[in-house]
Amino acid sequence: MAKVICFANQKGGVGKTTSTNALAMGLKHKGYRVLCIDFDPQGNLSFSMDADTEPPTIYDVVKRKVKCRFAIRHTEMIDIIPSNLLLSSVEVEFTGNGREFLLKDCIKQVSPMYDYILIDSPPELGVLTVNAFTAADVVLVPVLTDVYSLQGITRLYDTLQHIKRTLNPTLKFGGMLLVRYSAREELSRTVLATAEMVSKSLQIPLLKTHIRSSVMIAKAQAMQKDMMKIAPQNHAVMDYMQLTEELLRGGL
Ligand SMILES: Nc1ncnc2c1ncn2[C@@H]1O[C@H](COP(=O)(O)OP(=O)(O)OP(=O)(O)O)[C@@H](O)[C@H]1O
Repeated sequence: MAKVICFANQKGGVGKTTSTNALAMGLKHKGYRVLCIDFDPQGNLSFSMDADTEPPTIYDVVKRKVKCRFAIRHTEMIDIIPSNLLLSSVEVEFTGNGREFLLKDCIKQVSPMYDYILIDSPPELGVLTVNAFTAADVVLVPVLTDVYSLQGITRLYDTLQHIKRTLNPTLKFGGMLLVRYSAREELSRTVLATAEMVSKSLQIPLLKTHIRSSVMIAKAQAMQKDMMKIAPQNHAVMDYMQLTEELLRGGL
């Protein structure tokens, strides 16, 4: 069965999509069978991996209009189930008991076909993110090295603890990942020091690898290309390769 990894943070623009994309490519280059699930109605992961967002998408899968495997796109980069804006209506369309298990139930069907399933989640702690937490084995939390980055981490932690108690007892907080880190910038160093304190007090890991900033990251996404293929020597891309190795060494 595949290990399910979810990137989450209720803050927007912190690197969830980018990190999902990069770790997926890192794992693929290591020879693993990887499926990405775009569970963010913005559909940015689908775009960056060159998947069309016409139906069937993950929305049709959770609505049980189509079986999970028939929504998989086999792009040049990866296997991915795309999403589009319709996914946001899940919040109002599903109100009954068991709505937290929609994604987990879908994933079960394709889990034996992959080693890893990576989920990109939206910037909120609503029903979509709760579904992602319920389906996941591990949650990774990208944290942007800016002044507001660690605000809300306690709330995210509390939500994860709640999901662990009620819906998914084996869920693991895999760690916080500093994104757009620059050792030369004082703000980055301050955020790192705060993240270390948060990590100690909440007993959640802070990943050793920090991802530096590079325009190549956005460029590869805009070009819908595998950053590890088009710019393997780029410093931020190398950081993501190192992250892949750190996570694998840690038993991912
Ligand atoms: N290491 C990096 N260096 C430079 N730009 C980056 C880096 N990581 C992410 N970005 C850029 O920052 C922006 C936000 O990143 P991303 O879309 O991954 O965040 P997100 O958390 O998924 O956003 P949302 O909450 O809207 O889903 C994107 O334009 C992306 O290309």
